[in-house]
Amino acid sequence: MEKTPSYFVTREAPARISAMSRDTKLIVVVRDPVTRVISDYTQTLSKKPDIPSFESLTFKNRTTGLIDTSWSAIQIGIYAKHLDNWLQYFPMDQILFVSGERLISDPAGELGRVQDFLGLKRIITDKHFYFNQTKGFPCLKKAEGSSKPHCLGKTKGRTHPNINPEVVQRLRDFYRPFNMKFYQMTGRFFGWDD
Ligand SMILES: Nc1ncnc2c1ncn2[C@@H]1O[C@H](COP(=O)(O)OS(=O)(=O)O)[C@@H](OP(=O)(O)O)[C@H]1O
Repeated sequence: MEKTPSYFVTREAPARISAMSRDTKLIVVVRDPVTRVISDYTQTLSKKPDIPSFESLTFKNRTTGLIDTSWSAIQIGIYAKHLDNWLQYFPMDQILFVSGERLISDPAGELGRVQDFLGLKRIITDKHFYFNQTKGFPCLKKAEGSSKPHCLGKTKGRTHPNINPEVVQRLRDFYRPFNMKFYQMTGRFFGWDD
């Protein structure tokens, strides 16, 4: 097993992975692209506090509302476009899309889908998780090889800055058609659009 989020959006990755093994099973966690871009910005901001504001990176032209699609954080959320690239090399039944939202609200359910996809017995179930009120996320009751509970680290589940609701709405409008295409392609409704 090998993982990195950037594979999904790297043009050359499908050809290279297919050349290595055409039977590779691919698992991608996707979340609402609007929350994703804010999360991406939050992560960069935590490393480089001097970066421009979210708004100024989002728009090519603030007056017309033209989104700057050359900003990589915006590009990454156009899932249908990236999936198109993968489908040139892999059939849809070799790719599993995990809902980032469900992974938080129902981790065992989402991991059930992962285990089925991998042809594994459903070993990980509800009894492995508890909701940690302080962290605000599900955590493992016992970490592997330990008897202690385990939550993901501080860099997972950062507080996002408040973004102007108008900007959020503009991003929602921008992503909607791409999301619709993505739902059609995957046969799963992720529920990101109001
Ligand atoms: N159980 C649990 N605990 C903590 N965080 C959880 C969990 N499940 C999913 N998430 C979401 O994972 C997001 C961070 O994952 P990333 O892939 O963006 O992290 S990273 O880029 O590899 O650092 C992180 O995004 P942010 O909330 O934007 O920080 C979380 O929303």
